Amino acid sequence: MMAKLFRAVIMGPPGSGKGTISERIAQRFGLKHLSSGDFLRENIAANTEAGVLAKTYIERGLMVPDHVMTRLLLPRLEEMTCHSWLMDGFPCTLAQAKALNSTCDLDLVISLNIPYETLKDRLSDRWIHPASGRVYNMGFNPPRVQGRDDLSGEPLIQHDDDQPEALVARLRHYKDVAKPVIDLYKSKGILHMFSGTETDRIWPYINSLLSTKIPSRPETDTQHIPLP
Ligand SMILES: Nc1ccn([C@H]2C[C@H](O)[C@@H](COP(=O)(O)OP(=O)(O)OP(=O)(O)O)O2)c(=O)n1
Ligand SMILES: Nc1nc2c(ncn2[C@@H]2O[C@H](COP(=O)(O)OP(=O)(O)O)[C@@H](O)[C@H]2O)c(=O)[nH]1
Repeated sequence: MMAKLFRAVIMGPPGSGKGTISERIAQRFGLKHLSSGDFLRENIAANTEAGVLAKTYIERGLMVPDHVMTRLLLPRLEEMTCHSWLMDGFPCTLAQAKALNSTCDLDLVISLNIPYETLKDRLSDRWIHPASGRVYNMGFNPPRVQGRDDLSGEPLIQHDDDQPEALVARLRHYKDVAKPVIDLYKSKGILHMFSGTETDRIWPYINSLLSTKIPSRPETDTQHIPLP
């Protein structure tokens, strides 16, 4: 276990590479990758009270309200007393950021700044294994067998809201709600912004930044660890 616990958040518009980069960080530095989207999907699948509520919003293409998100996630984060973690997809709004702030002190926030055209191209080509959250891209990281998850062999799916028609609205919404969150983390001096069109070119900068803050660990198999 690491001597000092490390808590980080990764932010960025849909398709900016949060999931992809989180997996690399988890593998290199041994942080747990916590994905709010995966956690929501697990709660929906398990029919928990909050999951049932969240589903009514997600089905309509709406964001889950702040009080539902915080009720779902904060108790889980509080339980993680002896793990370093990287949170992906939360906080989304200023209210969520303030609630998180009252629970724990973040060490670092990564914000990804990726041009619209790049997001559009990536997302129209994004394929997902719903059960695990594993993400593929037909050009960037294709599955070994077309249309099938590498580990389970199960079919991959695409989300309707990854198509260009839905993307403009999702992006506009992201910009509106993320701005005050980014400003908050900037004012705390923990925000690190990375811009570019390729994850492989951004990654070395993130890697060097984190190397100054946490020891890297020997290469191991990557693990996607949802919230407990
Ligand atoms: N703080 C959050 C995080 C997620 N969600 C909702 C929006 C999505 O419809 C759903 C799934 O979350 P994901 O992060 O997995 O969503 P996507 O994969 O669509 O997002 P991205 O494209 O950014 O990866 O949960 C939410 O309302 N509030
Ligand atoms: N072409 C290309 N695709 C990428 C790159 N980085 C990530 N992707 C793919 O783009 C899509 C969105 O990435 P993801 O990590 O899911 O982004 P998130 O929505 O921010 O979590 C996925 O299909 C990834 O495989 C890249 O540098 N180039």
